[in-house]
Amino acid sequence: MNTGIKSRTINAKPSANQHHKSDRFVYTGDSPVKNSFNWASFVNLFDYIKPYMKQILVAAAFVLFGTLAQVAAPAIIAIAIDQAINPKNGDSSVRLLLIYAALMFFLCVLQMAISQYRIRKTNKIGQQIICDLRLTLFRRIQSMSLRFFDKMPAGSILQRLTGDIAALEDLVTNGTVNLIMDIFQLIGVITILLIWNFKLGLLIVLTVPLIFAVSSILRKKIRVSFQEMRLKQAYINAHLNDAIQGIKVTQAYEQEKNNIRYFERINGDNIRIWDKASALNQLFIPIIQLSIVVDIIILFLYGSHLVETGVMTVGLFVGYANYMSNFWEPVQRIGQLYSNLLVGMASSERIFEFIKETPGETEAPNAKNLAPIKGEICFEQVVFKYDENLVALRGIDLTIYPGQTVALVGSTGAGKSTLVNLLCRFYDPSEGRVLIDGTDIREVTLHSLRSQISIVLQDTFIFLGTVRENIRYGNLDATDEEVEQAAKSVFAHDFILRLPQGYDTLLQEQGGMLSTGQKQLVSFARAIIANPRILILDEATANIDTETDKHIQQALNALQSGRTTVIVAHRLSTIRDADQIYVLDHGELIEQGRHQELIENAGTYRKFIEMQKFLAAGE
Ligand SMILES: Nc1ncnc2c1ncn2[C@@H]1O[C@H](COP(=O)(O)OP(=O)(O)OP(=O)(O)O)[C@@H](O)[C@H]1O
Repeated sequence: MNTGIKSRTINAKPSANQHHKSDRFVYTGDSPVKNSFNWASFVNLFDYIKPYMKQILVAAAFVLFGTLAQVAAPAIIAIAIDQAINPKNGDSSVRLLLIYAALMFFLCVLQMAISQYRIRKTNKIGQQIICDLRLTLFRRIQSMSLRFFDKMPAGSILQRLTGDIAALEDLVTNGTVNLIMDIFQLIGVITILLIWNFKLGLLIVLTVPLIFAVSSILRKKIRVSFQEMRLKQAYINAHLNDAIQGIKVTQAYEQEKNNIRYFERINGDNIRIWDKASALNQLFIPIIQLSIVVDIIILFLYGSHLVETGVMTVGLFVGYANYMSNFWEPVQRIGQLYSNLLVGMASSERIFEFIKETPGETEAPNAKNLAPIKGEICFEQVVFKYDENLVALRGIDLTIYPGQTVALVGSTGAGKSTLVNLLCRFYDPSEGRVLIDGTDIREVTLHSLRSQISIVLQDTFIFLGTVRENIRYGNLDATDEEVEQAAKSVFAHDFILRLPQGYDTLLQEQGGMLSTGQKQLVSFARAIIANPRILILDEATANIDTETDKHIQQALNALQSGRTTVIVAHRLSTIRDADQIYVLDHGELIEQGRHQELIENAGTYRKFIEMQKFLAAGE
């Protein structure tokens, strides 16, 4: 399947100024959808329109009445001229004229009322369709595997949720109903023009196929330009996201100017491509205007000849002139809709390819619920590759017994976090099995698995919300008392009470007002409130002051009690107290045992400990 999402590539992209020292890394991974337009992808949109079909049809029925009123108006004027103002017998009738005027007034009011109703109704339907689509996309994102996020930057995802969805908004809001209205109007007008005088009508109508022939040539170019435009916007979003998340590093390395320069470049690219797309789009307008002029010339030359020769009345001649605008209006609108369709096509391809992206590690169709576990973990001949050339784990065999605390140690890139990722089923092993209480975790529902595991990551994530909400994230059913109890058990209660509004203090993005240690304590409370059987801790390597360190140690002890605990360990105290230490090196399990045994073995572990200078600091 062509997912349309190409693997992420980060290039130090040489600009016009090759190898200029200020070139920064440029995200170029999200390439345009190159295949020719796939109607199937656009038809997908109809799945979202279908639930509102009844409402759309009701709106369309109203539109039909409105259009009839609009189409009838020039005919009434023509009849009024021929019967009331300039009748063949020369007897003009004010009474008849007033009747026609009243009829015109009634039709005008009817048309206005219907148009008001239609706009309100269709806007609402359109918004609902967009709302459904956005929700589907968001659901999809929430269920995507980490592999997906490895290759897709946040900015690109945001672009689909915002820009691409907005591009479809206009199309579904007014597009569908307007199209029905315009088709009704065109059929009505063309029928009258042909009935009144077939030859003249045909000459006027013949200009339309000409326009569509020209548009189909422009179509391809416009579509490519709109796609490029969306792509540039994705680059902008990706860069914005990077720039905001990495502002500290940017300022520390004084890269602000470089960042601005790069932003100027992609921002400029975006406006250039917009200019190109809109210039192509604008070409439709003179083409239509030219056609109107041609039609007016036809009417003046041939129409006046028909009036002169008595084939056509003056009323009908005026009728033709009026219908000219009634005829070109819908053609112009269809042209505009066509442009919206082109923008929508580019966006819908990107949205639906995203929706169809295989979610990676999903539940088996017959997945069962993992019963409450004791907490035995077993890795059986586990091999894991991030991609074909990157083997992160090589034949890992280990068993952790219920209630044990084990430490994973090894140099950077050894595979410790990968092991933990497999245990949470963020990724599935390429070979071998991960078992909990003897059950392969691929056979159970993600909910029943993950609800029994808590993970505390090194980079503690604090959500935008109160301290209470951040702790309760571990178990949304927890009461306020349970939240406080959890905070107390990890020694976070005291510092929380010292915050301006205690548990109700609003934490800014990434918990800006909390220290690293405090953020960790909040995440410990979040983990403990979930009451997991298995606890995974990716220990922070950051230096924390001794007072907080003491609290964290106490908190860790509280967290571990009665649970199977797997710690990606960096602190000597943690490693020394572990029931079992697993030493990883380049994805292989090379040693295992207790601290003293491993030291006596005088192998890699001992060297590792010495190298880290842990022994010197701790003994
Ligand atoms: N998302 C990823 N995509 C591709 N490769 C990855 C990914 N995450 C890790 N790797 C690679 O897999 C290998 C093991 O990484 P892992 O994060 O498990 O190491 P680690 O032992 O936890 O290291 P550290 O102590 O530095 O956190 C490394 O070579 C790393 O480059």
